[in-house]
Amino acid sequence: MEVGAPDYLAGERQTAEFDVESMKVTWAGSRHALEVSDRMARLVASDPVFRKDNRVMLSRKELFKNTLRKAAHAWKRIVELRLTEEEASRVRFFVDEPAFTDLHWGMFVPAIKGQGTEEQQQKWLPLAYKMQIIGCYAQTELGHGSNVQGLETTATFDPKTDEFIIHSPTLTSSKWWPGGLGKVSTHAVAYARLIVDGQEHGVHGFIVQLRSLDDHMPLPGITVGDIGMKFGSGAYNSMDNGVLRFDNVRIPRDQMLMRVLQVTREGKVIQSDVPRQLIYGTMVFVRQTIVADASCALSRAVCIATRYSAVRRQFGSQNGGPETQVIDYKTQQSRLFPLLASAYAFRFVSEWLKSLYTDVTEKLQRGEFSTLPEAHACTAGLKSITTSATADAIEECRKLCGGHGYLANSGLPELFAVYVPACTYEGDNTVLLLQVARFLVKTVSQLGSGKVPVGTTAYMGRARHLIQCKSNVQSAEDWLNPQVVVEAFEARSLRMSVACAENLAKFPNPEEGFAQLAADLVEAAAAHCQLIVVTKFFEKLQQDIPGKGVKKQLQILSSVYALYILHKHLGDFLSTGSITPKQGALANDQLRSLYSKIRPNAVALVDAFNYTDHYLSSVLGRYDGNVYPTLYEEAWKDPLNDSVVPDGYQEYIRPLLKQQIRNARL
Ligand SMILES: CCC/C=C/C(=O)SCCNC(=O)CCNC(=O)[C@H](O)C(C)(C)COP(=O)([O-])OP(=O)([O-])OC[C@H]1O[C@@H](n2cnc3c(N)ncnc32)[C@H](O)[C@@H]1OP(=O)([O-])[O-]
Ligand SMILES: Cc1cc2nc3c(=O)[nH]c(=O)nc-3n(C[C@H](O)[C@H](O)[C@H](O)COP(=O)(O)OP(=O)(O)OC[C@H]3O[C@@H](n4cnc5c(N)ncnc54)[C@H](O)[C@@H]3O)c2cc1C
Repeated sequence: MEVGAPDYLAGERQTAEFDVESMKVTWAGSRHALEVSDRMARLVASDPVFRKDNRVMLSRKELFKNTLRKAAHAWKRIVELRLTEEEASRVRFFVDEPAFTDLHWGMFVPAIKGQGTEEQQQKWLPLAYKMQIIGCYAQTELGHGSNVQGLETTATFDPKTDEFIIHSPTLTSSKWWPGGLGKVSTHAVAYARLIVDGQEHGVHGFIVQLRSLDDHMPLPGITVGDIGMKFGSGAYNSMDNGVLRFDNVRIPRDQMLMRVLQVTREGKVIQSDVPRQLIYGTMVFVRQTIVADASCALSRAVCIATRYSAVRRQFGSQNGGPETQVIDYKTQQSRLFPLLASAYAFRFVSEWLKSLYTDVTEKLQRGEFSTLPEAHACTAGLKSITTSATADAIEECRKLCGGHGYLANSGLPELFAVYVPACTYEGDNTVLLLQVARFLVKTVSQLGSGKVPVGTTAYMGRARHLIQCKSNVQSAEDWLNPQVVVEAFEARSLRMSVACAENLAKFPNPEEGFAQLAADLVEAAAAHCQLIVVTKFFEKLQQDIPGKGVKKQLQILSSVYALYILHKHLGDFLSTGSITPKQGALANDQLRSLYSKIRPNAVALVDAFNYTDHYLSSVLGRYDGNVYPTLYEEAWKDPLNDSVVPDGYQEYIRPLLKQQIRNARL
């Protein structure tokens, strides 16, 4: 906000009962992270090249060229200012435009790091780090996305020339969707079925050069292009999602990523002790980052809706005084505050997931693979539930802003359009929950064998207690006790998984049973993942959290998140007998009273996200709350208002009006 400019939300900020600066540190993860983030946000916001208010007005070609310009400019600034990796990634975050760089840094580089041998990393990573090559992640095909084992592209070893021949045998084997592929990438990590001496060895990654490094023309045998416009204006259309076909393209043998499996000069296939699932490692890495992205997208939408709900007034004027702020309506609070709590919940669970991922990666380096299944289940499940909740929440925030939420300059329509594919990419959310369900059913089936469940399924080790325990909640206050809440969530989750396992046992063929019970399995998986989010929020509160009133606010938010989920899924809690209807009603009473506690802190709680007006790009979410004059000014900037009488008047409006006058005369 400019110095001296009026702050229409100042009154809201004065009622805050906690230290916002300390909350900013907690949200960012550390003082250092906040400082870096703040500096990079300002760097981007102050640079006119990174302007984005006109994005939805641009044609696809203009938008795309502008994205290239921004990416090149960002890179120039990163090099000139000698920014660290952490700073550079914050710059890309605040530039806030889907671009080929997301896939280069987010998937191409991690794929080489995770699946390449030391030698391969030494050869390719320096080129990628300097952007002397630009890469994408080409896995999905026209005919197969979710079913990775069903990919059709082939990589056949030719021992005569020591090469692989990469080929697209059918139309459906065309690579389809990879971001950055359509118009930019010079290289891809392409996934293909490995064939050696007529034998198939599953799907593996291959580094394939697609375009000339001199004139950007596709290399011989490569057909490549963009797959076309996507959902919404602006939005994800800045990305060149691409189509790619290989016509017997030859690459040197050492361009197969060989950490999991090696093919020797003689054509011998050597399986290392690394599990084959490590081929999926890049997806696991990205799913983990997507949980953090969910908290960003959700907090952004909630920030807009909260500030605007405090500015907007409807009804309730007394004696000619101001009308009621819509944020004071209990219905507005019951729709908005759980989303605010969810933003914080997703933030903290993503912090935990990142540490789990780091730990698992270190173990993998040491050749320990036992924690891989849990890492897969946690990343898949949390990716699924947080992205689904966030996509729904952005749309809810649009509705919370009434009619003005539908204007492009509210920032919400484009945010929704950019965000919703997160429910699909990196694994369709239902497909991923089914993976979690497999993991849970397996854990339940091993309970009698003496194998003690660990990590996020440790609670299943207390199955005997959880299967018959009764919640002892007797008052609304009791629902503020984290142990009481966690036990209800554990009982619900365990009982749902056990019920699925029991029903599965009735089928002679387990796979048939799994297919028939898939809808129940998905619900059991979601219940388990919600338990993780609730538990990790409460665990966060065990840490030392400095700053006046900060911990208190987080306690309120953690209870709101847990009780909101309980209220939303009351059917599960009741049908599993985890709580009684009376206890369900008490939880709802507690939730109502918690909303009143959030109310005076709501605007400060979204200020703690520390988003600049540039990043939010929303007239409704402006820091100063000066909404109406800005909406009014912005309307006049629309190209339709360039002329008072629109183009087309003479051809289409005038003849109509004249005809009506003639008819009237008749
Ligand atoms: C910015 C946006 C950019 C977007 C980019 C993209 O979208 S890129 C494209 C993104 N595309 C997608 O996301 C595609 C989504 N599809 C997939 O990831 C896979 O096809 C699948 C996981 C659905 C099935 O795979 P499958 O048929 O090979 O497996 P299966 O079901 O027969 O299970 C066999 C065993 O493997 C285990 N296991 C499985 N995965 C992992 C893992 N990652 N780690 C560890 N373990 C794993 C599983 O638990 C099971 O263990 P069990 O019980 O034997 O002990
Ligand atoms: C914006 C965007 C960017 C992308 N970027 C990339 C990229 O960079 N690189 C890349 O390789 N790919 C990329 N993708 C592809 C993406 O990873 C796939 O679209 C995704 O994995 C889903 O696969 P699918 O399209 O085959 O969906 P499908 O599997 O065909 O899903 C269709 C429906 O079938 C259901 N379904 C499928 N299988 C099952 C099952 N076993 N049981 C029950 N229901 C099932 C799903 O739930 C869904 O409702 C991108 C996609 C998008 C939208």
